[in-house]
Amino acid sequence: MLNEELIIDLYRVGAIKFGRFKLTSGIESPFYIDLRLAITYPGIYKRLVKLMAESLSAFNIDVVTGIETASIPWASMIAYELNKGIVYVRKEVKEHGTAKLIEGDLKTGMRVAVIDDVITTGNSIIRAIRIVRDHGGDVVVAAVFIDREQGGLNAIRREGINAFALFSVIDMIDVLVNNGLVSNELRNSVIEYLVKNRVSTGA
Ligand SMILES: O=P(O)(O)OC[C@H]1O[C@H](OP(=O)(O)OP(=O)(O)O)[C@H](O)[C@@H]1O
Ligand SMILES: O=C(O)c1cc(=O)[nH]c(=O)[nH]1
Repeated sequence: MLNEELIIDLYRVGAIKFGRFKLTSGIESPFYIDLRLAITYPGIYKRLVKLMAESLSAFNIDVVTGIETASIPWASMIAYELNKGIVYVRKEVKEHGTAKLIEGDLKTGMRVAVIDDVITTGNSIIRAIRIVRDHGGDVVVAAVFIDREQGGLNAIRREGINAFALFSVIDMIDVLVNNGLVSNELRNSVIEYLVKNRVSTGA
């Protein structure tokens, strides 16, 4: 299966790691998805971008929104594939030059897809959605490549926005187990962690 090969390729370049990691939300995690590595490999990023562009084509968007930093190259490539423009949301207002929080020419009423690489709590995307809305954008969908299955997609849906992921982490780990790359014990420890670390509030 093509997606199975893609998941194995992601693992081989180190985009799926096991160990001890601190997440942006402060949560500790026994695994980390590092899609920042995947942007260096055309053979990998082209497949991911194509899958995402196909999934977004139903939403009739005008512009793709990236989030500083990891999502910006993805948003750019997806926008290119869809022949749409890109805007991106900064982590902080720039304190010189134009002092903006959103870069690009977002116009009132534009139909926006907000893109991120990975979702945990959903807080990064929800913040971006609110900023885009405050600037007049009509966010019609939020999309990520990988859902860590910790409640982030539902947190976005509670904001009244469609949200989807191309892959969920357990499906990915199952592919790795079935191909002898990861042990069943490791898979079970990830599931145990996920059950204990679901976030219900979001933002
Ligand atoms: O769903 P959340 O709990 O918000 O977590 C997911 C976010 O965390 C990571 O970004 P990070 O804050 O590490 O910044 P970066 O993109 O600059 O690497 C990732 O790229 C997502 O944006
Ligand atoms: O929640 C995060 O900060 C996070 C988790 C993850 O697996 N990958 C990532 O880039 N960020």
